[in-house]
Amino acid sequence: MLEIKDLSVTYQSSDESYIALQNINLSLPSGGTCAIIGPSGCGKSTLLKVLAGIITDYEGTVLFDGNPILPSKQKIGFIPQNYGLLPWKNVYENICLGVKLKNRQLKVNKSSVEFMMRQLGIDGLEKRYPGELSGGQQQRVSLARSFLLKPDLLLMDEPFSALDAITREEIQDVFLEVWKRQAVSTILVTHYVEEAVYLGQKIIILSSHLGQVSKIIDNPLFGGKDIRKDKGFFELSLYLRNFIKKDWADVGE
Ligand SMILES: Nc1ncnc2c1ncn2[C@@H]1O[C@H](COP(=O)(O)OP(=O)(O)OP(=O)(O)O)[C@@H](O)[C@H]1O
Repeated sequence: MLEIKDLSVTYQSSDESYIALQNINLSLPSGGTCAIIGPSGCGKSTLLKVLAGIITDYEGTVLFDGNPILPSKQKIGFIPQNYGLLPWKNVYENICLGVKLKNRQLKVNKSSVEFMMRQLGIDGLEKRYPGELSGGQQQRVSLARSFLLKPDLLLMDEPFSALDAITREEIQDVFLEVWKRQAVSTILVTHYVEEAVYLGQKIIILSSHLGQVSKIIDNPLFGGKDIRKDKGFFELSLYLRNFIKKDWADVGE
């Protein structure tokens, strides 16, 4: 269980301070997914950086299974917007990188890598370099690297936003298939309402006002079969879009 209590982050510069997150309270059961939607600059990346252990100077508590969140204690997978692949390493080496960074002594099991590559549909590409892959293929490599690590917590910062609509839907399906097998606690930031409804067991809408939570929804459609074709999918997406339009426009009134 991930528990965030009264989390506030203030950035300090020489002559001013800026509150990026204020009194955020969230809880996510282990093995769940949570999609976060928020306007630009509302603090989404700041929240992921706290969870990844990159920002440690914050107020409040962040506990994972009752312990303070620390990259040295938990395995945290992080997929940044640009996939985070090293251009000078081939696909196979990039996939092994997460495990290697966590434990330099550990020998990566070749058959596990091959299994993961098959699951993600990138078998046969092991010798290629990131520059020789499509965006969708790079995203699959990045997912393979994170899932191979078997993380306690997977963080994804707008992971599919650079992909065209069809590829994005394909990769969302691939993600869900692998996720179902591992049931990794996952938090993803997205700008797409439909992506949040498709991938988020919980959907969190952040306000543009001082990095606060505007709404938390337990998504009744999550995990259903073919939910994109469901009337409820369309209705929930429309409801969220209308809520966001009003909520984000209300700031400053
Ligand atoms: N190092 C920093 N020093 C000062 N202010 C910062 C720093 N990093 C971020 N901020 C400010 O904190 C706020 C939240 O930033 P953050 O990157 O978390 O937003 P975001 O919701 O991820 O935005 P986007 O959707 O545009 O990526 C922004 O107003 C940003 O300008």
